[in-house]
Amino acid sequence: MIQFENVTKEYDNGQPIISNLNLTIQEGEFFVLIGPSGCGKTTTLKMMNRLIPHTAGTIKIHGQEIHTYHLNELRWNIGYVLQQIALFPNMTVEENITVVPEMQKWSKDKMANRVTELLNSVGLDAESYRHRKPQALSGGEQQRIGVIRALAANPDIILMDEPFSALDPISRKKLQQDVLRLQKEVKKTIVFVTHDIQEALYLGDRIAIMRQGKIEQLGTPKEICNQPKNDFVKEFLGSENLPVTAQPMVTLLIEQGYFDASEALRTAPQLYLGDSLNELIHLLAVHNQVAIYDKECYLGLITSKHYLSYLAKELEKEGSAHE
Ligand SMILES: Nc1ncnc2c1ncn2[C@@H]1O[C@H](COP(=O)(O)OP(=O)(O)OP(=O)(O)O)[C@@H](O)[C@H]1O
Repeated sequence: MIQFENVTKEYDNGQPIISNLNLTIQEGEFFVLIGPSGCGKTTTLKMMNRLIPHTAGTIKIHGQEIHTYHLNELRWNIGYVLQQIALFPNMTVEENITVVPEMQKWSKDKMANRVTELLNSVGLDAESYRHRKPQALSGGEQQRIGVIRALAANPDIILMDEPFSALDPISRKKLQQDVLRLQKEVKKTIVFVTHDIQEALYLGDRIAIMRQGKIEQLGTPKEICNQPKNDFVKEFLGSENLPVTAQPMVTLLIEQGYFDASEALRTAPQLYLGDSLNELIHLLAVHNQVAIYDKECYLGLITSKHYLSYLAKELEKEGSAHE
């Protein structure tokens, strides 16, 4: 658990960058910090591992004030993934991943096994990747290594500062899925900074929307979308030109029985509730069925027949309403 109690951060000019921040992040939670540029997201993140010292208030991790931890102990227990791919260029993938285990004096065998396990967990073949240098990897692969490097020494908490913002949309989606799956498997607390509201809604168990060093709204994706607390939050959601997600339509289809909870065909494309409605329609135009997921949890399948039957019923209802 990470707790901020009345935390303030000021630089030399005395202007508070973060003012009286109160926040509790639960163990195992995927917590997203989002807000406009300069609102204090990175500052909030870096105060957790003491990369930036706070000016007033208390920050506790597992109930213990962060200043009472030995700095190495604190940092080793908190993985950190940055936007800029910060792999050491002269080191191999294996050496990059084992920087912290090396400092903790793990045995060679234990480190080698860990590297194999981690590379496999993000779909990279361990034997063909472990000896490569970072320049022999694509941007998406480098960022994957950045993520598993943060997991290497098995920290409880991972901080991620816009880790996927430099990636193309396909690599980004794939990495988002990997991170969600990894988090579920290894039950880490993840604090994730992003500018992208779609990414926040897709990944976050809870989202804090920040403005000028304060939290404007804190809630689940559903709470934030359904009950934006003020005009700023509404504008923030709206300003990103949010495409309509598939979730409301999928909910309707499930409620009205146009849905099948049995296993989808292995060839069926996957659709997540946070994906756009457009994507669902496009997939159904090409495939007979689509496998529906809520995050990484499989819900069931929707067929093109389900969707067309639903539309036919709606048109019928509309027709009779006009008679
Ligand atoms: N060393 C510093 N001295 C003075 N002000 C600083 C310093 N570092 C950051 N700031 C200011 O603190 C504010 C918050 O910065 P921070 O990097 O936390 O914002 P952010 O929300 O992460 O922004 P972005 O999304 O653009 O990365 C900004 O106005 C920034 O100019």
